[in-house]
Amino acid sequence: MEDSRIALPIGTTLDRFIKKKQDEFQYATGELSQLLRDIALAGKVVNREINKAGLINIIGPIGSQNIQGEDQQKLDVLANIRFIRALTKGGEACAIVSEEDEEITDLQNEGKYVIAIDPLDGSSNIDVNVSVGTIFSVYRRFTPVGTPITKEDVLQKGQEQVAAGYLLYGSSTMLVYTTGHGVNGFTYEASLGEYFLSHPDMIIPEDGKIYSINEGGYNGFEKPVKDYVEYCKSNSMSARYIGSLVADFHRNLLKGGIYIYPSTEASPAGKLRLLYECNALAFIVEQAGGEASDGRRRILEIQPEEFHQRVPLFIGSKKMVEKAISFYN
Ligand SMILES: O=P(O)(O)OC[C@H]1O[C@](O)(COP(=O)(O)O)[C@@H](O)[C@@H]1O
Ligand SMILES: [Mg+2]
Ligand SMILES: [Mg+2]
Repeated sequence: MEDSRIALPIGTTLDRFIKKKQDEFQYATGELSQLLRDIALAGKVVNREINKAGLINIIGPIGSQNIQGEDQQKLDVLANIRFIRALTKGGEACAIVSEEDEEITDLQNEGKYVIAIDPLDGSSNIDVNVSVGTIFSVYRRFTPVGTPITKEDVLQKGQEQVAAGYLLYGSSTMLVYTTGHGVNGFTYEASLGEYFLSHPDMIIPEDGKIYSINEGGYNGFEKPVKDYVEYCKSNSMSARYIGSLVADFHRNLLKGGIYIYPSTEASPAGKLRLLYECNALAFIVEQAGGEASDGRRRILEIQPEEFHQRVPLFIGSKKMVEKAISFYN
């Protein structure tokens, strides 16, 4: 498949951009394009709800826990409902694995795409008006369309993704995604109800001066991670930690930097989930020229075993990730 990457001007609407990119690929059927539109639409609805969360009583816990044993926030559940509804109505997705649902949602339709989604990332920041996000990965199903979804359809290596992206609900709302032909960012203009191309062909700086890790867990870090944190300090780097993966990742994508959620005593496998957090951001960062590792393996080559499997994450500027994981040698 030829990759032409014709640059479209800033201000191009998402719809026009998707259409244009689809036309560039002879074999494109439009289904993936429609799926991206469905996700963008659900993002608009969730964005509107986040903006008035404090007024419509959707902040705070809902009183139940998800499969990870985390207290579900009302917005976790609401965002989950919104994305599942948009994907169900759209008909391009055949199955969804979500952070908020223990099992796969098999949509039993003719769709050919499997979605892994973190409907609301940065839940601990919802109530305090700090940026949060949504993270998604798209795979083609293995098994024939119309047959029951299998675990294998969902437990695919990150390198099999056909698309991945995130929504960032921050000082402005953005959609950033890749289909394996570069990374593009769109800013949402709520008064027009449209996403506009604002960050074409995003490239992460090869090196940076920002390290992002929750140092509160320092005592439980492995020695290589402690050594890297000391290395950052002795090289007068800046510490930045928002506590919303999408927001910390996005900053580093623009400015250069590294985000680390290591293995800790509390969570020996780390905290972040391979299927709907790490794989998507690893695909994006590699498409933007960066790197993503669990300290020893390339994230995109890890074979998932479980839907909600956790892995340590080292992600960001190429030179910084290489330096960080070199402490494991
Ligand atoms: O509070 P900690 O342990 O530093 O964890 C913060 C990390 O956990 C997360 O909130 C996990 O994601 P969810 O909010 O989707 O569960 C990340 O966004 C964030 O980077
Ligand atoms: Mg998350
Ligand atoms: Mg979440």
